[in-house]
Amino acid sequence: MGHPTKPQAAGHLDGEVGRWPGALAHDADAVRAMAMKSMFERLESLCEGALAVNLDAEVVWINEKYARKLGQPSAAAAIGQPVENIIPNSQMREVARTGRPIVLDIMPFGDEHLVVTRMPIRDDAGQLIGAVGFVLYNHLEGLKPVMHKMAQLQHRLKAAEKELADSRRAKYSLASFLGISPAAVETKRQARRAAQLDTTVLLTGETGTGKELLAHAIHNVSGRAHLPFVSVNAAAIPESLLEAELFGAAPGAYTGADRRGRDGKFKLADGGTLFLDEIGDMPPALQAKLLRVLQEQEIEPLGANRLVRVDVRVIAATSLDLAARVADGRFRSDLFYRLNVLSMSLPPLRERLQDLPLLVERLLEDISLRIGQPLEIAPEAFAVLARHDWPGNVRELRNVVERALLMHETQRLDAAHLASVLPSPTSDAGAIAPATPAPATAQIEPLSRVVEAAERRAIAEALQRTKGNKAAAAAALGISRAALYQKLGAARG
Ligand SMILES: Nc1ncnc2c1ncn2[C@@H]1O[C@H](COP(=O)(O)OP(=O)(O)OP(=O)(O)O)[C@@H](O)[C@H]1O
Repeated sequence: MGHPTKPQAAGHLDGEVGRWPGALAHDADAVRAMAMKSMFERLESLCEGALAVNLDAEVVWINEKYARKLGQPSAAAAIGQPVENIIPNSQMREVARTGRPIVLDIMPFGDEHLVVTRMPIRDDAGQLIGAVGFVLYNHLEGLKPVMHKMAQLQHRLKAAEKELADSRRAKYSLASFLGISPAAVETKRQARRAAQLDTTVLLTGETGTGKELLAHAIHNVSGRAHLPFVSVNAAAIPESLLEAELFGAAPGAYTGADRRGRDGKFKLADGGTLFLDEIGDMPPALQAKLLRVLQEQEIEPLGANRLVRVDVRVIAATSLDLAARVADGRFRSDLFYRLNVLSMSLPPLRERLQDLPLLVERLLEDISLRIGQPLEIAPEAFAVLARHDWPGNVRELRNVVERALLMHETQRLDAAHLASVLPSPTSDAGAIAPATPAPATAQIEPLSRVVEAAERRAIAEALQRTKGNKAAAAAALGISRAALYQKLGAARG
């Protein structure tokens, strides 16, 4: 009898039974306490850092190594501070509050990622009294591949987030709206005023007059400039999808791919500006919903049965005659008046021919940067440009300049180059300009280029005949509105 009883578990683990003090071997709690102590000491010396906090998440203990890594002059200096003062994104408060451990976690710290373990601390009576955390970074060779993968994923996530944020930022400032003519100067003055007022704005004007550009610019000089700028084109989205696109959808509102639900453009623009392009094409059922949102600043996501508050400034645009649409019952008068609080009508290019040189010079600069070659225009060429009616406005001007450069493979545009890509002034205003036969010495164009040019001509012609009504132009061309927008978008460059 006089021999100490073999401690069951520890005994056959290390066979060092004889070393256990007699009293201890009987006492499982004491064994545990001792194991804890040595484990703690071992962990503390092995790991990059360790600290403990009380229930108020104040640091009660920290090792020197960790204090210095965290930028503290010494461990003593950290004692008594709220843990977030020294580790801004610490989860220790949470562990001390809930008593739930976080066994292996990855904590961002500056450029590094630390592997951390956080455990609650309980007193003898089992009462929660705080939490202890260990930083296991560096000593876990096995985690290296995981850490590497995680760093890669983080990098990709950051890049995607940046891309998304950039796409939601307005592209143009007021300086991008070029023009020195009285009409252009007046437009910019009104835009500056509209930016300050934070009310709904309605931009009207023919296709290609710069409505979208101006919407970006107004946002950029408004108090919402640092918040998102989100665009929706009511004519380019099928009616059945437009409601969810605008207001979002609750999970399960759809079957199939989009079951998870999603935020609509109003939500994405929260705090910022929503640009509603081609508002004249908004289907009647949605016109009523839009009116309510503008009045209440509340949206109801599809299938959600609840209202969500949003703070969005709406800038709407149309190339249609909205008042005429109201008169023939295709546009709600109440929505028209709600949108028309502050309206601006953008001048067509033919009414500001004075701006042609500035616009062409800037276009040439852009293209020249893109292709890496200097480009210029002969002064007498402007007379040819000034004779054209410009139904497609600045967008058409860009197309004409690009087409002339491509067709003649020149670095200096002259009057003849431009005349060859513009409809002849004597032809009937509605007729499609015949493709000018190329001089015998000119190179034969690749078919894709010829087809592309013919397509552009046909679209410009259709828009001219329908006075910029894209729905009618698309119908006449036998393509969907979405396809027309895609082609116009491609032409925007
Ligand atoms: N005043 C301007 N200064 C510089 N570029 C302009 C100006 N107006 C229009 N543009 C350019 O012309 C193209 C068409 O402009 P934008 O898309 O803003 O026109 P829009 O009126 O919204 O056309 P749509 O009604 O067809 O949507 C863009 O490339 C834009 O940058």
